[in-house]
Amino acid sequence: MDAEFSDLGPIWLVGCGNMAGAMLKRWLDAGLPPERVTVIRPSGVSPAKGVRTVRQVPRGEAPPRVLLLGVKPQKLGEVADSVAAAIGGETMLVSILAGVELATLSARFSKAGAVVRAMPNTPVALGRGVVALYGEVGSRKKELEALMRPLGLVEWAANEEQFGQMAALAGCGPAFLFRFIDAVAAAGTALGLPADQALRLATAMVDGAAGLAAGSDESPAVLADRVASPGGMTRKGLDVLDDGAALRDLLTRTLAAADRRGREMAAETR
Ligand SMILES: NC(=O)C1=CN([C@@H]2O[C@H](COP(=O)(O)OP(=O)(O)OC[C@H]3O[C@@H](n4cnc5c(N)ncnc54)[C@H](OP(=O)(O)O)[C@@H]3O)[C@@H](O)[C@H]2O)C=CC1
Ligand SMILES: O=C(O)[C@@H]1CCC=N1
Repeated sequence: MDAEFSDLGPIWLVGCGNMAGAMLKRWLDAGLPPERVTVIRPSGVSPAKGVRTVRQVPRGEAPPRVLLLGVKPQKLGEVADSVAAAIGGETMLVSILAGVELATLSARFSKAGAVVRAMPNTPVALGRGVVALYGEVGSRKKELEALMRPLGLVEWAANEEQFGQMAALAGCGPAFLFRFIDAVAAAGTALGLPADQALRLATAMVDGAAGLAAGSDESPAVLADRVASPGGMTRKGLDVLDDGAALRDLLTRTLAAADRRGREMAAETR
């Protein structure tokens, strides 16, 4: 078992869909013993061998050490009472619900020893995701960080407003990048490439370029200049993206729209 998990007691996942399922996959791949995990989901479908899977929050059991709330924000009301009844002072409640504020969670789960918001993204399944954190976890900080570290880059938000901004960038971000890959592939197809080949090239190109940027001390701007030979092909393409800061403007509006929706959701669940 990896050191990260050696001190970790029972962990319950309430909801185990796209996002909590991706986190669980990585935790298991990284050495979390499946018998420590209980998954609660209405379908009762087991996400992995050895993981206890039940349809409802267990009653009359010792409270878990960590409870990950992974349902849709709209389902909070449906699960809140049974979760509140099952947790105790030893429970750290980790919510990945977008747009549900810490104060709302703390009020609903007042028995929990610690309440924290986490905003992961789906690449955590590969251990190459991002997890933003916000909350007051006191002496449980190291334990929480050890749990999140195998998922990828872990960053604390200075305040809840910033947490929402991090959610817009990194939580939603994979979807925006998938659109970008699609758009590059479609553009390649428009040039004349076969569609399947254009998608393969676009995906591999984004993967490689992201890896280069992640492993480099240079800024993305410098890396772009290294691709663009003076008087060459790339500069003509960059001129289109840079004209009127077209790409930057598009993404500024994209992230602002996502961030705005997060604040609306917070108001709706307050
Ligand atoms: N998708 C993403 O990229 C990200 C999502 N999030 C947050 O993660 C949360 C989940 O999103 P996502 O995984 O995409 O959604 P999914 O629809 O994929 O998963 C929802 C899960 O909730 C379960 N569920 C529904 N009702 C109940 C219930 N009454 N009791 C227990 N479990 C229940 C479902 O069970 P079953 O499987 O049996 O149907 C399912 O496992 C959201 O709050 C979202 O804001 C945060 C960051 C990124
Ligand atoms: O779309 C959503 O609301 C969630 C939050 C971040 C990614 N998915």
